[in-house]
Amino acid sequence: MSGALASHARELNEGIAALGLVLPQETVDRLLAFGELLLKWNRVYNLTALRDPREVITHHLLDSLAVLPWVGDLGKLADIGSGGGLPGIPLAIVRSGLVVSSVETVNKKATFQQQAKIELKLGNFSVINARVEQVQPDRLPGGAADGVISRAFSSLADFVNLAGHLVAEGGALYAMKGVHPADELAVLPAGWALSEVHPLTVPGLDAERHLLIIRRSPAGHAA
Ligand SMILES: C[S@@+](CC[C@H](N)C(=O)[O-])C[C@H]1O[C@@H](n2cnc3c(N)ncnc32)[C@H](O)[C@@H]1O
Repeated sequence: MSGALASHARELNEGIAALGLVLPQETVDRLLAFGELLLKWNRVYNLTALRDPREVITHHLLDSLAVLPWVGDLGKLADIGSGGGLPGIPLAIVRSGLVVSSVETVNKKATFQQQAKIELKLGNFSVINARVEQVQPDRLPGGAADGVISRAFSSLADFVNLAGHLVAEGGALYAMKGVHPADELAVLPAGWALSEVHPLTVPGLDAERHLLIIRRSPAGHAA
């Protein structure tokens, strides 16, 4: 490949290995191609604050892939407030069996994601250009999602209140956070409870990362 990310391909390969993933070269190339699209469209559409190609590898691609052990085999995953398609598009690229739907309210960002879907031939990825609170489960492919994920979207309480209705029975919300958000956990809406917390190590990224898994509490089922 010849774009801005070409000189960082090795860093992506090393990061993928550090995450314990083994991916075909074709899949790695598609991740790089997505990174190139982000950088290219960012000049016009302001999709992400990151401009440095190396940071696209670490903060976007590898950070998205770090949650794979918990969401990679879920079946149906909805990515809320996905911006430039993160983490949804990298996850859809590396797990063709995962049905990923992305919900993004800003038209130009949703348009970018649709363009990326076409250029990368992502048959397991779809975009809904809407506010998540106005999206009913039947708009997602196959209905309510097994996992509803977000990164840098909102507080945990808002995530539950705005997107909790999209979680299938037995499913969960997956919140990608920086430092452990104890203050946000203290005000989780009734009917939902923290199920798991996983500290994440993202290769090349020197910052705290956590994945929080939130499920309906027994009281939530009774309500
Ligand atoms: C800070 S960005 C994060 C983008 C991406 N998840 C990432 O990590 O790079 C938050 C995104 O949420 C979108 N957003 C905010 N409120 C929303 C809502 N109610 N429904 C859908 N998308 C929303 C914004 O347009 C924005 O693209």
